Amino acid sequence: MSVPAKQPTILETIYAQRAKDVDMAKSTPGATPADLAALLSMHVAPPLIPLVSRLKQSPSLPALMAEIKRASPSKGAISLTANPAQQALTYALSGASVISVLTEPTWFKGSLLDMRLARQAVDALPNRPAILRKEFILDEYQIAEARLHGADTVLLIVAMLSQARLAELYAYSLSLGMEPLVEVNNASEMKIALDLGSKVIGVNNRNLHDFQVDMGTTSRLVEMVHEHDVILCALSGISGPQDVQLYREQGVRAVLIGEALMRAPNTSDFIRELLQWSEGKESDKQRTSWVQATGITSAPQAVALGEAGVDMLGIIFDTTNPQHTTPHTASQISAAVRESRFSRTLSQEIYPSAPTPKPWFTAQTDNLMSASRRPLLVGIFTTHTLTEIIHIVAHAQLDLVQLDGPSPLGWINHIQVPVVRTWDGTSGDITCPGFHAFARVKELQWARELEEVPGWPMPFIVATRGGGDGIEDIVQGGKAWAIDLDIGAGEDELERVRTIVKTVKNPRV
Ligand SMILES: O=C(O)c1ccccc1NCC(=O)[C@H](O)[C@H](O)COP(=O)(O)O
Repeated sequence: MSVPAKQPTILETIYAQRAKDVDMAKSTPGATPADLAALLSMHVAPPLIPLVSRLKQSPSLPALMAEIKRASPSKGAISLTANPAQQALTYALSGASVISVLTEPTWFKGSLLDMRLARQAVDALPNRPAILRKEFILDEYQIAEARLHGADTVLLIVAMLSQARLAELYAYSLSLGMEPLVEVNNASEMKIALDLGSKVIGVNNRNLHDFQVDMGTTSRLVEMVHEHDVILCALSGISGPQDVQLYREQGVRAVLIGEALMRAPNTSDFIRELLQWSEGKESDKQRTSWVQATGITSAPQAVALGEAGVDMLGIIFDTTNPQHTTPHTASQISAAVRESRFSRTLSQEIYPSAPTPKPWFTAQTDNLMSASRRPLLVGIFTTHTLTEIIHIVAHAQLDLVQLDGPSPLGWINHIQVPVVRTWDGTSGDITCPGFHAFARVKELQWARELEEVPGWPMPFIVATRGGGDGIEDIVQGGKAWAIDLDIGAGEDELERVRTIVKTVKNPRV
């Protein structure tokens, strides 16, 4: 008696079709694997932006990954005639950090052209969203295609790949400069993603074998990433502000939304509602509560300052400065700080208020201040080249870069971490959004004079002179969100820093 064959699930069916599609594409003249390799080696692919830092620079928490989705196997047609360029631009201008474009043609009615048009529509925007190729990726060929057509990242679905294949595709994507979004649906898949070293993990609330959507899927896996430097994203089924709010409270850092956005009668209004943008409160506009200690030269000193309550540790790389540090020592400092970093539990304290439609610098500042692990490491550069900076950031695993010397505005697009720019009071417009995430001034006076946009004081890091004179003045001035102290080598330095931390964090009102 013959046993009836098991019906393939939708994921298996899509996989089989995509495998055939890829084979066909590979034999297309001009688009063979060798052709794509040649194009990649010519560096004709458009410039990338790094997914991790783009998500960290989101103006909202959680960051929005907005999807272009014409149709789906579970819902059929959603918005067949959508214009991907228009949709992408709307998403970008409404604050999306990532634009996910479904490129699968049979069930989702997407294409690489859709993704290319989405990229082109946002390409010239300052701090444009990252472009995600949302696909059923089973071959390096699709990743090469994605890169050449303007993606910054690709989706890798754990449920669809053997562990060995997943590792190969992950490595290949990294080799093209793209940190993938790795999708999981349960604890064992989450373990695989974590073991892989994935930095951006999406939990799909939709089971891709049977279409069931369970919004608790993400919530149940949040705990597993707590000890990892991972951006956790919730994918699928998100339809309103209550879903976003719940994930925000649970510490989810990004939400990927497709159908609800594609069906919204007014996309930008719906995004405002989803993310609970509201009017800025007075309390959002004035603060001084972070302390940066600059001139760190050893690991024990860094750890002690972290324990004293310092939020950012400045490491100087300019060799003409007596307080400078070599990249080698910086990586030792970095290892010690990462080991000792205190991790806050996720609570209202870290996610203090619903995000509001804040202007660029205020939003960057608020996001940084929600970092759950501190102190953060700031590499300070004056004369280094862009290549040297990128190399040192990677080697020493720095969290921020501070540019003290003159540097082209476009560097922010190539440096993988948020950039602080020091302003000398004259050069360029320090309040121009998109070219740096944070502004640092040496004179409180300059900070006092500038607003980011009318009604919003520009948030500055203000450097103090030598012994830290004027701190009370800076704190009371309310325009600085952080003060930057020079650290000396004296024995009583730690005590001095403790006192300053106390003054800054508990100002007299
Ligand atoms: O959406 C589907 O029906 C689907 C079925 C089988 C495999 C994948 C599927 N969707 C891909 C996605 O993961 C979603 O497009 C994405 O997470 C957005 O979901 P939603 O906000 O629910 O549209």
